[in-house]
Amino acid sequence: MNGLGNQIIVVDLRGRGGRVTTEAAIAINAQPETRFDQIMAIHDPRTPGTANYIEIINSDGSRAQSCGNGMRCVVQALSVEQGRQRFTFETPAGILFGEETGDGLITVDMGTPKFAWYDIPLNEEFADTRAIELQIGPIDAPVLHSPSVLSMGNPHATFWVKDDVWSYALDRFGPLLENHPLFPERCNISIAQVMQPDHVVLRTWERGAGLTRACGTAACAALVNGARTRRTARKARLTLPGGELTVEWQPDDHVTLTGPAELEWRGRLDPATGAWTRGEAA
Ligand SMILES: N[C@@H](CCC[C@H](N)C(=O)O)C(=O)O
Repeated sequence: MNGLGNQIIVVDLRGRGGRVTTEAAIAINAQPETRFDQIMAIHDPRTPGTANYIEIINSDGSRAQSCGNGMRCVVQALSVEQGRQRFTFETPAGILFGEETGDGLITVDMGTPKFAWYDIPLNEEFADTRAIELQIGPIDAPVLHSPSVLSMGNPHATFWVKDDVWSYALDRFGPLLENHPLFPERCNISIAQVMQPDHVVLRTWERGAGLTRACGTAACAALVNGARTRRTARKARLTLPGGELTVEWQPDDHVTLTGPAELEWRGRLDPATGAWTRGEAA
């Protein structure tokens, strides 16, 4: 599937058990036809009678706590299977809710942001995470500095720029910032330009996946960081390389993410080895 061009493999492990091993994830990603940004593995509920557990695996085999575009793909897949629109899931980031809204769009409640340095987490104490001391770039080139940082279940840094987001070599800075010693669990790195208080242009280097066409949690992080630094309203349209998402920081502190999800094709996958066969196209 894809969520705005974010390549997602939804793996159904309900009633089967097992898990997608790190080796299998790396093997799947090494094959051009099954290259992905995240695998979303749907498991049986961890406690009988509760919600299905969703495991999230990045293309480098690492595990992530949250994935907004992937959650929309899971909602879309289950909604086609079950003919209903509302779902509750357990994820490493907590309980999340998703709903197909009937116009080809899906809204996911991505939970609440966390701003404390130890929750993100950072390796150094910062009293205010709206603009932390961090700078990268040579003196004579566009410099990225003072990002706003937060956790949407996973760590995000939003660098605010006044000029075109495409004028920054995110492919070069991304891996350096992702692995900066300030971030003990690495970090998702975004560059954001505010066009209007309700419109932001965003590019993201994803932790564990690199440059992607869209990152849902990065869009949530950018909107919340924008609102708490008075750059944006609490609801905005975000233009990403893959298309548009709408994010709203609700009065109850929950962040909702709305956008499309698309089935590309189905197949059979051995989660232990990564061997797969392609079935029908959508
Ligand atoms: N594509 C995602 C984010 C996936 C997880 C991220 N790479 C991490 O390791 O935190 C999204 O749509 O949110």
